[in-house]
Amino acid sequence: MNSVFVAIIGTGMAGLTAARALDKAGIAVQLFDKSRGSGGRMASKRSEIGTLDMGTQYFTARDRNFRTAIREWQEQGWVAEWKPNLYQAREGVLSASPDEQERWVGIPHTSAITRGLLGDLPVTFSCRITEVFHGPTHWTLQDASGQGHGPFSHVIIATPAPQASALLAAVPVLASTATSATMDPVWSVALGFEKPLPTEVQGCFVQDGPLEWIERDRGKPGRDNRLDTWGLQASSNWTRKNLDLPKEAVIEQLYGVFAELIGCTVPAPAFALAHRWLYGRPAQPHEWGVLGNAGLGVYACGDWCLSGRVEGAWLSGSEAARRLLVQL
Ligand SMILES: Cc1cc2nc3c(=O)[nH]c(=O)nc-3n(C[C@H](O)[C@H](O)[C@H](O)COP(=O)(O)OP(=O)(O)OC[C@H]3O[C@@H](n4cnc5c(N)ncnc54)[C@H](O)[C@@H]3O)c2cc1C
Ligand SMILES: NC(=O)C1=CN([C@@H]2O[C@H](COP(=O)(O)OP(=O)(O)OC[C@H]3O[C@@H](n4cnc5c(N)ncnc54)[C@H](O)[C@@H]3O)[C@@H](O)[C@H]2O)CC=C1
Repeated sequence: MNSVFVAIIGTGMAGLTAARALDKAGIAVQLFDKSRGSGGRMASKRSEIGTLDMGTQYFTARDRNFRTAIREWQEQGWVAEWKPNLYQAREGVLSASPDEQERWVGIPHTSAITRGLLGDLPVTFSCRITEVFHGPTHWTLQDASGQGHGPFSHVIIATPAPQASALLAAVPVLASTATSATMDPVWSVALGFEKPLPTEVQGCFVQDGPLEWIERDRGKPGRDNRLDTWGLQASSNWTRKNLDLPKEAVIEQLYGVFAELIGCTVPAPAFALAHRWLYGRPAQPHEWGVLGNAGLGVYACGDWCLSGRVEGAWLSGSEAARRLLVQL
């Protein structure tokens, strides 16, 4: 097989960024994702009160090229700047904590960005890839139902590190590097209140305790404000200790912490939802950019190769595509 045809496993920010860059260069790609839709940790979840962002809620941009990409997304109407009233909580004490940092959100939800990036690229959803084989001349993928996909000239694995290490079995050196990138779990809770809570807080960094970040959907550009919806993210420490707690108990405990912290009367929520991200965030940042074997034509990318943020995923996906293109 001489033609270039690239399989990309994962339709989060890293996989989609690589796919877009290759497509722009005229390279044929085929995306796969185990989920029913695109976005990974940037996917938004449908619920009875509307669409909720249970993963990424905002992101920042420090890299010049990433900032250029954001300007393009802004022109497409996928993102807008978010200027929240920021607070911090330390030892239970809430205080205003304004800053000058530029922060971006997807509109009307985070998933607008990854849906926009996916566009009409060829993708197979609900397809969990379980094995990636290298034959004498090409790559073949196998999914959980035993079906084969291919042949492909190259493969980009754009999944969280633990899933990438399993798929990198054909290249043990890369697999063992991916294995060393441990990822922490994160419990995420959404609470919806009938009446707006009497507080000015729109975002709050929590320095200690079970919660790490609290944010209010109201005030974000393009949001549906039927209920006053809040997002709570637990710290990795608390999540690890409470990994197998039933969702109802997670909601009850984090609601209690939130109600104590937010500094106003908090009624029982009219709506509550919990989501557990097993691979929420890399335990520490790395400077790999991308893992790859150019000779074999296989690359692994994702936030875990860099900063563990949306920007890191974008940079890693861009680098995977760049490395692949220079080898052609
Ligand atoms: C609760 C939470 C809050 C966050 N908040 C922020 C924030 O405020 N700012 C920020 O910058 N970042 C934030 N992040 C981090 C950010 O979401 C990630 O850095 C980024 O989305 C990672 O993108 P990715 O493409 O590397 O991986 P992912 O988004 O995880 O994409 C990987 C994809 O691979 C698919 N996949 C996995 N295994 C397989 C398989 N075997 N076969 C097929 N498909 C597979 C998955 O379904 C998924 O779609 C947050 C993350 C979480 C969980
Ligand atoms: N829960 C999860 O799974 C993940 C959460 N992530 C969070 O996503 C956010 C994105 O990080 P960046 O892009 O660097 O964003 P950022 O610059 O807004 O925040 C980075 C960190 O700096 C601190 N900080 C920033 N601004 C303030 C302020 N005004 N007052 C007090 N403390 C402040 C705070 O500790 C925060 O976590 C951070 O809050 C990460 O902790 C990132 C990845 C995963």
